Amino acid sequence: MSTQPTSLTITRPDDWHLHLRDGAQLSDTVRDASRYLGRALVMPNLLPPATTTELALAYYDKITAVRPDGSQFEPLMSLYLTDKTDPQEIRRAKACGKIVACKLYPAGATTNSDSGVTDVKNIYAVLEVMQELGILLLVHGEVTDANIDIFDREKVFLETILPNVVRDFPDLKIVLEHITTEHAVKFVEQAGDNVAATITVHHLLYNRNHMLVGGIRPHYYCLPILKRNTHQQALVKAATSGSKKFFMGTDSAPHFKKNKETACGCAGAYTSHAAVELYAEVFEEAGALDKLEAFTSHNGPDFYGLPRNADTITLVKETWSVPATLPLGGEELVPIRAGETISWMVK
Ligand SMILES: NC(=O)N[C@@H](CC(=O)O)C(=O)O
Ligand SMILES: [Zn+2]
Ligand SMILES: [Zn+2]
Repeated sequence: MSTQPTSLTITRPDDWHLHLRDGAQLSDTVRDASRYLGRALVMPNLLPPATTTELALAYYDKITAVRPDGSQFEPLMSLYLTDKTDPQEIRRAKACGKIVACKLYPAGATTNSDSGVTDVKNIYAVLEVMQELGILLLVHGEVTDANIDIFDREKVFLETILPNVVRDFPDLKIVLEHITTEHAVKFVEQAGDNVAATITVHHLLYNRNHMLVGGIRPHYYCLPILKRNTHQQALVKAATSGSKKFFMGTDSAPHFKKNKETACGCAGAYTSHAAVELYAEVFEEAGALDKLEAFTSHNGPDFYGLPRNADTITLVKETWSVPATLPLGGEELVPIRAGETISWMVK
């Protein structure tokens, strides 16, 4: 058994799927994100959503305004696609230089997605311009039909919706976000080089048993929902495989404690307080710490056609305790591993 390192210096990582929220929550989420990330792809599902270049740029300014002093953290912005998105908006987005992607939320699929897209055909003219200009399409890959079991919504999306988009836009770069199933791993592996995926750390650490056995744990509830252990194992295999198609996207999605610990709780798990530290646990457990840097720091910028960060961070094998709650806009949030420990620390 090869001894695993107790210290690891890697290229500074980026988070390619991050919810920073807005208003009073922003300073708390940006503080966590700025700890060591070079960049983050900031999700646009605000209320109201960032559907235009103007709104996305205003959001960029609000994020950078609360960045800790001296922080180099760089938000990369995205537009929230709707049935009415104007294809010309994509040209404005490209021209502004801060917007690198558009997010497809199937209407009703997840948090703040009600104004999302009801039929992908409605955005085909937009996808044409995105393909022409090299703006990426980021996809929440779930169907929303009420009669489809929540555990099957990703699989059905991959059988019925995504194949048509991949077929009709062969040069559009597509990121299947927060994949949760072996079906998604296979889909991405078998698709062309223009298709990649982000994998969250909570979908690598946990499966639905952790959420449901012995009592229901609302802080593990997110969308797409945690699946059975065989899917979790397929995700770990993909993330640690060295494939360039898979990279870090935490989908860290803060919700107030009071909106999680309730009869009908919100979907979202918060990991931005310890993202790379938790990924290091997963990769160490898989005996694949040598594959961590590509996943957290190379594959994402390479796929986006952006430079890798020029500097490094160092992780050390030291255990630390996670607080029971973290501040969120004057209220409380319960992070993943709240009240427990994490065995890696960023120096
Ligand atoms: N993942 C989640 O469970 N929730 C995200 C939205 C999303 O990424 O689907 C959120 O913004 O709360
Ligand atoms: Zn999503
Ligand atoms: Zn998300």
